[in-house]
Amino acid sequence: MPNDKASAAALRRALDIIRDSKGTGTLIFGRADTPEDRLYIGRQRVYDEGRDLKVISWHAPAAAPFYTATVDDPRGLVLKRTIIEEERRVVRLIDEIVAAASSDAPDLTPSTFGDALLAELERSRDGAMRDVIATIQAEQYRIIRSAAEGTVVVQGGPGTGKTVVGLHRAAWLAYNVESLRRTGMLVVAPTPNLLTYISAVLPLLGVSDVMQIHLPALYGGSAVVGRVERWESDRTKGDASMAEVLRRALSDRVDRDPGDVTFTVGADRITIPAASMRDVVADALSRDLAHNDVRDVLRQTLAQVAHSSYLAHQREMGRPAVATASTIRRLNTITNLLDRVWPRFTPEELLRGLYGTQSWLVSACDGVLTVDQRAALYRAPENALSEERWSVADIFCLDELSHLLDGPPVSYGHIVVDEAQDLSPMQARSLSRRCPTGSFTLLGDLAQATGPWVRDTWDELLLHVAPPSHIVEELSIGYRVPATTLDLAARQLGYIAPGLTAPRSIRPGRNDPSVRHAPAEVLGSRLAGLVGSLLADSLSTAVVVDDTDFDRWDAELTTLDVPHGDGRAGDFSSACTLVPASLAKGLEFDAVVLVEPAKIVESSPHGRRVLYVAMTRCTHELHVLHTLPLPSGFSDLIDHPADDDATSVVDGPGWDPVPDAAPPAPAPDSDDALRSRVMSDLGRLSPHDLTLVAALVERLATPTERLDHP
Ligand SMILES: Nc1ncnc2c1ncn2[C@@H]1O[C@H](COP(=O)(O)OP(=O)(O)OP(=O)(O)O)[C@@H](O)[C@H]1O
Repeated sequence: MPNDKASAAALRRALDIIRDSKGTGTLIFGRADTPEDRLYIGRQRVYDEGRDLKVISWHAPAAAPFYTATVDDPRGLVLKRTIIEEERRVVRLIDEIVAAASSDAPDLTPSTFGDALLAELERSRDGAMRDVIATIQAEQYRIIRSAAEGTVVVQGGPGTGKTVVGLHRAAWLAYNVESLRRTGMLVVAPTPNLLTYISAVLPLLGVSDVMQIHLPALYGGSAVVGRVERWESDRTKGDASMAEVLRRALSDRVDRDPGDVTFTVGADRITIPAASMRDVVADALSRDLAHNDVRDVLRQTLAQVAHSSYLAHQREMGRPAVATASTIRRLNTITNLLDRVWPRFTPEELLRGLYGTQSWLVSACDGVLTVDQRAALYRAPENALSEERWSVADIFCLDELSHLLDGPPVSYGHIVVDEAQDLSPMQARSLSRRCPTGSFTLLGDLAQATGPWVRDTWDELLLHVAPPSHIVEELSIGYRVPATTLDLAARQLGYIAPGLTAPRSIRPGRNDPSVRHAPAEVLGSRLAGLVGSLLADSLSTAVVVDDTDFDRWDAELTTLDVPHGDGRAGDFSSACTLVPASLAKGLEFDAVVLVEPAKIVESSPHGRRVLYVAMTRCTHELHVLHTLPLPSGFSDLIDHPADDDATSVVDGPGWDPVPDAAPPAPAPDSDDALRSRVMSDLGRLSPHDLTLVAALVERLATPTERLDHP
């Protein structure tokens, strides 16, 4: 059971949301009419006083037409209406399908398909992912509802909704698959940052019993993560051959031929001959049990053999046998013998010993790893003990050892894994052990793999996850990144994953991306000015910098009086967050300012992939600030390094030069304007709908409303 800080924080956050959301949240968000029937769709079922079902829950099969109907294929619906509520007030009604036959909406012109989605996408981001139950799209809905058996891989470009699909699928399965309530479900995010970002969604969906953790927390041991190692070490430790190395390392610690064993009982010296000892150890080795469990069995067997030898000895000497088998089992000699023949280890003890002992490494790695790979494992003993820190790759070696030493971990009926493209084979094995049925949802984008494990297909990873069957589903529509920004980012795809196509963005975006040069001495002030104007536009903003520059920018932003959260520490509570490029994955902000893309490209073997990820984090605006020459993919941009005020602009087809100043944002509705808009929307409701809205308003105003939880 993970007991780390990030998991505890995620749990606390979930509990807060559940507690605070009592009686709030969008109770009803959809309506689907057929000629015969009218269904209201909400977060959960709602009954009236007469126990009549008034609102069905979104995960009920009956809600399917609401999600799958389109103008071209209305699936029997004559009205599909989305009710948008903010802070307990209905602020907008969006009708996407309105048939002439729909008697109560005679004055309405059907709006363009997707208006509800676009309205949802326009909402500002606040550092926490939200649920999207009111606007799930047909291609997403199909994946959310796919069968729990086997593994579903969800491949999709940045912002195609993989994470929301995975989370809604978890909620859907939790509601619809009875057996999963017993066997449990797990959601795994790659980092504490991403866990913090996504952890509100399931509680918002009313799901409180799905465990959410970050990947290294799968291992419940005492090891502290905090070591960053060379690429080669991570790669070697993450490879599946490491499992064989560890198996051998443990096997090397078993003494298969301990020789004659002599012990004393009272005044008698008894010997167990070497051949008997070999048989005892061979019997232990043949058992299909974890190493530390075998030791208990071995203690029994040894005690029996020792007792038999003692009885034979006493018979031979013509003396009475006074010691019982249990007396012999407790003899120090037996414990010492066990420590020599079959020592008990914790995973940390064993791995620490292995890394620090050249001869042991040589024997365990022989024929499995190359000499260089073996050298990457060696850790000088002085680095090993106090203040010990382990790398993430080490954690999965410890997890493998924990399995060999103490047997299988706690398992789950279904596991959802976010950013699965980065999993090492050893991490995949660790997940596989936790879900013996192979029922996984793996969410990822092969183009966004940035660690040591970059793949062209999902096949190799699936070998290690080993599900009984799998399907790969693709998401193709981009919901996050505006089209012109996605076009600019997609230029990187040609370098990193030529086989993949960028998603088709449905987001127009406010502005095209801007690329600005600034001499080194004014880069900071330019950054501060840009961030200031984005914040003045109420855009949540991330400043993404190369990891090695993080501390410098942290200090400089503080000096320049730009309040900002520390994205490295997972603090997303400020309007502006400083984010190291390597931790930007999976996150989302209204605006992103990317500083020195060339540095990001050069910083790691897959720097260009890190850049692609960083460029695809914004929902509205991407700004690039640079002093160094731009990396390829920006080569047709006009650059004026000598000119202080220069603005690099995109010169290719697809968008126009970027103006220096963003156009003013539309003024938010005043309360009065909002009220009159709602009143006018209400005026278009049928009498039946009005009754329902009146009941809804009454219920929202009364905290003790009676909800029937599914
Ligand atoms: N059907 C939808 N309705 C409303 N918003 C949606 C929908 N699908 C996705 N989104 C929004 O699009 C954004 C991107 O979604 P998400 O983070 O799940 O994408 P992703 O594919 O996991 O991205 P990445 O590859 O960067 O990890 C989020 O803000 C999400 O809420």
